[in-house]
Amino acid sequence: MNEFYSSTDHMTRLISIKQDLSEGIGEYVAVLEKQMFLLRRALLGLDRISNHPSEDPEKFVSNPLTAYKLISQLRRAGDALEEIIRRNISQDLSAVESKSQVLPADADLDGVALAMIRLQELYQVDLKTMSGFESSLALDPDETFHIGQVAQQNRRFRSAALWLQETLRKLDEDAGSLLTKHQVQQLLDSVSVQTENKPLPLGINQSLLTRDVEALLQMFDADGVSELMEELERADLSAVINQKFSEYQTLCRAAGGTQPTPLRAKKLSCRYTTGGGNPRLIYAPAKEEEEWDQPLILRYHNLLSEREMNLIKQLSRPKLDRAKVSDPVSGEKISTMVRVSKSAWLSEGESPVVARTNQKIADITGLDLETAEDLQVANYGIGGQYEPHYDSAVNNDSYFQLRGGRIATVLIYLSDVEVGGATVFPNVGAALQPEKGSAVVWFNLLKNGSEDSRTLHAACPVFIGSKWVANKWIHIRGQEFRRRCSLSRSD
Ligand SMILES: O=C(O)CCC(=O)C(=O)O
Ligand SMILES: [Fe+2]
Repeated sequence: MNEFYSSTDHMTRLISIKQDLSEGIGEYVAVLEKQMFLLRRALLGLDRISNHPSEDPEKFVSNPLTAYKLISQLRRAGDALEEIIRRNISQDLSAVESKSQVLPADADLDGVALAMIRLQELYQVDLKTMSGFESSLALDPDETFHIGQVAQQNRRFRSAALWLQETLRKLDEDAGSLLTKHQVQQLLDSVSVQTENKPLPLGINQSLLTRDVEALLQMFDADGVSELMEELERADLSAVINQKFSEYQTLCRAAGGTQPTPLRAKKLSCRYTTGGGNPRLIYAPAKEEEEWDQPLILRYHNLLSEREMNLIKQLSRPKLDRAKVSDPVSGEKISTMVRVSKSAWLSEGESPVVARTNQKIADITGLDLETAEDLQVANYGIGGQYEPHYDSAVNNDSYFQLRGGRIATVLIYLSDVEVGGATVFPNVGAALQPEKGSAVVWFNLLKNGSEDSRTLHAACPVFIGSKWVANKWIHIRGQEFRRRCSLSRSD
């Protein structure tokens, strides 16, 4: 199944698909219009000749002018029909149809609708702005109605009401819709009822019983959680969940530039480092900057060159596939709104550029990459995000048994992002802006091997722009004598 919206790279294919389709439909319309013209002309010609000439039909047809006209118009109508039958437009139609094989599916439209809902809520954009004002791309009532429906289906009732009200407003101005105000009002009424009487998502009761905050966090979009407050309050979990979400939202909003940043002034420190005398860094020292102190998050500027980044994207493109997360209830890998992106794995042997990247990662971290995972490249989609999570992956999986948890994360930004898309740490208030070519590094595990709760992090929804990153997850095994002193200050 082709899904476009979850990767901006894949979205670009829609431009040529659109062009092909509009050419195809244009050609088909020209054929239909020609046929329409022939038929109309024939019909008009026939109608001009009276059906009830005079009392004397013979006299009527014996007039040479009338005779000529009658025969000529009948011939013309016959030719028109013949031409249409001969042309067999079903063939023209199948030519158009073959161009529409790769059109986006309903799921794509719903995905983008949900992205618009999320972006509007999170970045608090005025709905008129979000729906395009009066521009040539302004949404029509059917489109805003669809977004309202998607909001309702996803239990985001407050947004549903907003989009439906906008639809009513648009219907006042737009006569070109088959939608009736009554239909819109009906859904609007049911949204108000549902707000009071909402069905709960599957698996929630179990997570409430086991007080599994992580599972609960995964179950909701940031806004959806407000619908659940009653249940959370009963389980005495509302404070913790609320805080996690609101910190995340506040940080994303601030990092998106729509509000003054609440970040405490960073003790900026920047230096050139040779990684304690690493020969590869002596002549080309890394530009290291301290982004955050507790936990320690370091950024390395200009780690990769433009050329290296292009090569990495090139290698990933054919492999990009929807990123999945583990279902908190079943443990199965599923694709959800928690993570809207496509990703690909690149192994060291695949290309020298991957090996070179891994070497650079080893150099800056001073860690052994023997047990590290392959490089994971991700391209985010429309409203693309990854909600708060830990990378540590401390679990009983045989893969992790062997390697131990993910001791460190190296996150390389392969693009800048125009608006949105920051990497935020809600438990400590850190927000990292994507900066093309730079890498950020932090330890997920404390020295005793347990998860460092300060490293909860998220990728904020991309508002405008295409976001590419590469992740390298480094595991415990092999680092026994390696953990770098500067990084280990985070304990
Ligand atoms: O893209 C980002 O900013 C963070 C990505 C991330 O946290 C992950 O893929 O685990
Ligand atoms: Fe992560």
